[in-house]
Amino acid sequence: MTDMKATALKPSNIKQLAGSPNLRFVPSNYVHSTNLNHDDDGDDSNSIPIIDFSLLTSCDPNQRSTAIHQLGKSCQDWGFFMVVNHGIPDNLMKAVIDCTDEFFNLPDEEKQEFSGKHVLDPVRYGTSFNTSAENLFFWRDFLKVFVHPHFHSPTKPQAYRDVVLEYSKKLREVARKLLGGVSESLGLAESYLDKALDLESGLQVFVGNYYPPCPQPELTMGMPPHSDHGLLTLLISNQVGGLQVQHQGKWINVNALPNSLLVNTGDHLEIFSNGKYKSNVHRAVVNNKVTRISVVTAHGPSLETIVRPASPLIEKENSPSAYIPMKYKDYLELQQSNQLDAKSCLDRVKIPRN
Ligand SMILES: O=C(O)CCC(=O)C(=O)O
Ligand SMILES: [Fe+2]
Repeated sequence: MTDMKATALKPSNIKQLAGSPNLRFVPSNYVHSTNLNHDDDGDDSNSIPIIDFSLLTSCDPNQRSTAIHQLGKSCQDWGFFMVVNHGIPDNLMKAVIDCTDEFFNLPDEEKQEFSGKHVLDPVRYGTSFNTSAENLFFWRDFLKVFVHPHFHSPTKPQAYRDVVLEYSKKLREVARKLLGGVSESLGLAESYLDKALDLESGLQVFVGNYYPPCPQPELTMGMPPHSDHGLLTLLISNQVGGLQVQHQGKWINVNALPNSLLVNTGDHLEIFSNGKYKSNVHRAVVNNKVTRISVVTAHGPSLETIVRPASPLIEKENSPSAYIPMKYKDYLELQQSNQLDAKSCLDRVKIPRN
C-alpha cells in the first residue's frame, strides 16, 4: 500500500504533465521556492570567453600558444567558454536537436522501453534527475546514452543512431583537442592528460534534455545548480535560452553565439588540476512559452581510471594533493545515484585544508 502510494507520487515524465489541458499552476512537488525570481538574478553578459578552435589547431605556434593561454584563463576564471570555428557542420548539429525532439515526441510507451533500471545502464530515459532520491522534482525529461568506449543508441527514431554516432565521434575529436590544450595550459605535455586519464577509452555520455513550457517558471527549475562529473561537457541547444552559469557569485544568462559549442569544466578537471580549474556550477531555468532542448555531451576519463591530481603539478608546485583518489566509475555512480546538489559529490573527495 505504502509502496503504491510512493510510486503514484513519482512523475512519469514532465512532457505529459506540461501538456495537460488547462495546467495553470506548478504542482507542489515541483515548487523549489516561492521566490526563485529568475528574471532578477540572471545577469546577461557578453563577457563569456570565446575560444577560436581554429587557432588552437593552427600550425602557427604563436597563434596556438595565444589560444592555449586563453583556454587556460577561461578554465581558471570561468570554468565556462564558447567554442567557435570548431568544424562540426551546422546541419549535423541541427539533425542532433531534431532527432532528440523526435525522441521525446515518441508515444510514452515507446519511450518507456528505454527507461534504465540502474544509473550506469548505457541507455536511460527518465525525468527530473533521479526520482528515487528526490522528493521535489525538476521540470525536465532526459535521455542518457553511453556512446564511448562502446557505442549505444536508442533504436527510435530510426535516424537517431547514425546521427548520434557521427556527432559523438566528431565531438570527441574536438573535446580531445581542447583537453590537449588544457593539458598544455597547465604546463604539461599536450598528451599528458590524454594518457594519464586514458582518453582513448574515455567515457562519453550523450544527454538529451527536454524542458517543456511551464505555467509558473519562476517557481521551478529545469536543473538545479550543479557541476558536471567529467572533464569537459560540450552543450548545444535549440537556440532557446535557459542555461545560467555561476560567475563571481552571480548567475549569468548564457546567450550562445549561433552554432557555437558551450563548454563547462567538470569535477574531474578540478581534481586533475588539483583545484586550479574549478568545475563550473550551472543550472537550467525554464520558460512559459517554448520547449527548450539541449544536448549535452560529457567527456571523461575511462571508467576504470583512478583519478588523482596530476603528479607533476604536485611536485612542481610543491602543493599537497587536495583530492582523494577515486575510480571514475565509482564517482559517476555516486553522483548519479544521489540528489544533484551543487558540488556535494566533489566535496566528498576534497581534502579539507587548514
Ligand atoms: O540544459 C542545460 O542548459 C543544462 C543541462 C546540464 O547542465 C546537464 O545536463 O548537465
Ligand atoms: Fe550540467
